Amino acid sequence: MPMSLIEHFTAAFHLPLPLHAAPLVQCLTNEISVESVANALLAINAKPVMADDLREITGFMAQSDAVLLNLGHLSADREASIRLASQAAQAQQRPVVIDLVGIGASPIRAQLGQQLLAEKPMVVKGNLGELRHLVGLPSQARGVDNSQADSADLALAGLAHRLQTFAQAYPHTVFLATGPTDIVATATTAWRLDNGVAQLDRFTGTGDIVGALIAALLGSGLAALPATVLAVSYFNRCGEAAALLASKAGLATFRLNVFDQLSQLGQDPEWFLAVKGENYGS
Ligand SMILES: Nc1ncnc2c1ncn2[C@@H]1O[C@H](COP(=O)(O)OP(=O)(O)OP(=O)(O)O)[C@@H](O)[C@H]1O
Ligand SMILES: Cc1ncsc1CCO
Ligand SMILES: [Mg+2]
Repeated sequence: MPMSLIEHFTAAFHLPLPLHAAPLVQCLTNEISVESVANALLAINAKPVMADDLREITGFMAQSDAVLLNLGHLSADREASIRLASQAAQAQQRPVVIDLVGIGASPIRAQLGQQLLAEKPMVVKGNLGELRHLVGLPSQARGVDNSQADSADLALAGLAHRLQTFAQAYPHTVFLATGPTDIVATATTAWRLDNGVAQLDRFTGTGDIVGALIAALLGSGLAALPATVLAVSYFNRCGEAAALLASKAGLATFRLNVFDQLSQLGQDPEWFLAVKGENYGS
């Protein structure tokens, strides 16, 4: 019998949440969800810094434990800041998460994403449509949101396989594609993660938050694969718990419950027993 997801990542699932030693996470992200991202980091006892002025990036980098580079609201200035941060992180050996928001919709983002990939980020993420675009698979996704067709089982297995092949050229990078089912892949393995609720696609920035949580866990010393699996599984379990608590409420209440759960769910030492997922094999 192959090892289950929980057995395989048991050390990561036992990491105390909220975190004990707060990692400083430098976020160059988008104006749409920046406040949510900062508060999600605080909820798990990480320390967000959202500085993206070119003049400050290197200085903040020296104090940071991890870096999030999110392409969600690009401008010429933001692109220059993101490039400098990627280079500074490489020079100062800080772990980097890249969130490829909107790369399927904008050639400028796609080109920047390719350039950042060459600088050996630890984790590259996006939603299913964005990651399908990265590896050259077709997608019906529009703008920054997912399409239903990309989450069919066959499409997921195809993406998992293609990501593993794509990752051969990036052996130090973990790839994460989010959606109703999430795919986590490296050059040698791929997992599907099956937690979460549909409401997580109904307020903005949930993917952005997942990127920030991964960065916080990298900044706490976890390796890229367990950090990615833990961040997605924890966030999605928070979504499930929030939906249970807000079963008759609207989306604004659900959103607040997700933030409550981010700060509280980990206090249950068995929170991860309901984590679901499977290995696709190599
Ligand atoms: N229909 C769904 N069912 C279960 N979980 C979901 C669903 N949609 C999204 N999620 C979860 O929500 C989180 C964000 O995923 P999503 O793919 O919506 O990100 P995104 O499109 O990048 O979001 P955003 O652009 O708003 O930041 C992931 O943890 C994912 O597993
Ligand atoms: C709606 C939106 N547009 C660009 S970024 C963003 C938030 C989700 O990433
Ligand atoms: Mg996104």
